[in-house]
Amino acid sequence: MNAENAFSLAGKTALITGGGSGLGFAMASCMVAAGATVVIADLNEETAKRAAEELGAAAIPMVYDVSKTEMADAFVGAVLEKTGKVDILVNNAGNHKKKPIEEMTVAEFEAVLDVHVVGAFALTKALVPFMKQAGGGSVLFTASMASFIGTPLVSGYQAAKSAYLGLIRGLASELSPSGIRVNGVAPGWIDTPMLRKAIEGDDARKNKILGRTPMKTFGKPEDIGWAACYLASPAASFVTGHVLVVDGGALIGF
Ligand SMILES: NC(=O)c1ccc[n+]([C@@H]2O[C@H](COP(=O)([O-])OP(=O)(O)OC[C@H]3O[C@@H](n4cnc5c(N)ncnc54)[C@H](O)[C@@H]3O)[C@@H](O)[C@H]2O)c1
Ligand SMILES: O=C(O)[C@H](O)[C@@H](O)[C@H](O)[C@H](O)CO
Repeated sequence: MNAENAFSLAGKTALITGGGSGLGFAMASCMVAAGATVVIADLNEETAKRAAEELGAAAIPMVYDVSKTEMADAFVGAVLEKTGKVDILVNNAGNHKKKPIEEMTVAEFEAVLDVHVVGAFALTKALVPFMKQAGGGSVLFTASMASFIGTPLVSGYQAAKSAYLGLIRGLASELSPSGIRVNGVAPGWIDTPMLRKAIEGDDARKNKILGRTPMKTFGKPEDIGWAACYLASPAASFVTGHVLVVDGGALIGF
């Protein structure tokens, strides 16, 4: 196999939740560049449509709220009706609530887990029988620095992103015999609307983040897009249960 084929996603179909913005859009854009057809699933119809228009004929916009777990089977059915198959699922959709624990309500905590963990579980569960039938597939999760280190004021987010580590390892172990690989990308601090909103007006936090990132800059969404492409590609065919950290050195640096 030559290098081009090893990293190619030609003929593959990817389903990316939260694909309309930030990291999801970058993953969609990189996967289209690698030859894939991409379903951009997003909560927001306008966001999904605009993103798909930008990527051209290889991108299909669809509206889906991952927290509506009762809709997962019907949504997978609607996707398969359009594409015939899904080779790559990216559980990327995410929300964020930044508050001290005294102010964070149980409902707010649950709402974060409902999107990241319960929603991702439900969609993966709905798709796995079809991946098994097809002889395999690749499932990715967008993890985080919060999967590994403690960050303040985001207790729901911390719990959700840490839960991904267990889910990735457990599902990788369970689904390997069916040819389904399960991996994660753990971004450091990447310049997206979510990060901008989270640090808006908080220069102390911004400087603290950049201070602990040896490369002294926020990452670009494409840095995560290409990492996801690698994990989904034939080049990573023996990689499963792994979380690829893409963080400008933030985890290992000071
Ligand atoms: N930006 C970072 O620094 C960073 C770092 C680590 C992890 N992440 C993770 O990356 C993922 C994407 O974040 P981003 O920074 O690109 O944020 P973003 O806000 O730019 O994009 C998130 C997208 O997800 C969609 N979305 C939100 N809730 C949804 C739901 N219930 N169903 C379907 N779609 C939904 C939004 O409409 C939006 O288009 C999230 O899981 C986030 O936790 C981001
Ligand atoms: O202060 C922080 O460290 C940030 O607010 C983080 O919690 C990010 O928002 C998160 O990585 C998703 O972008």
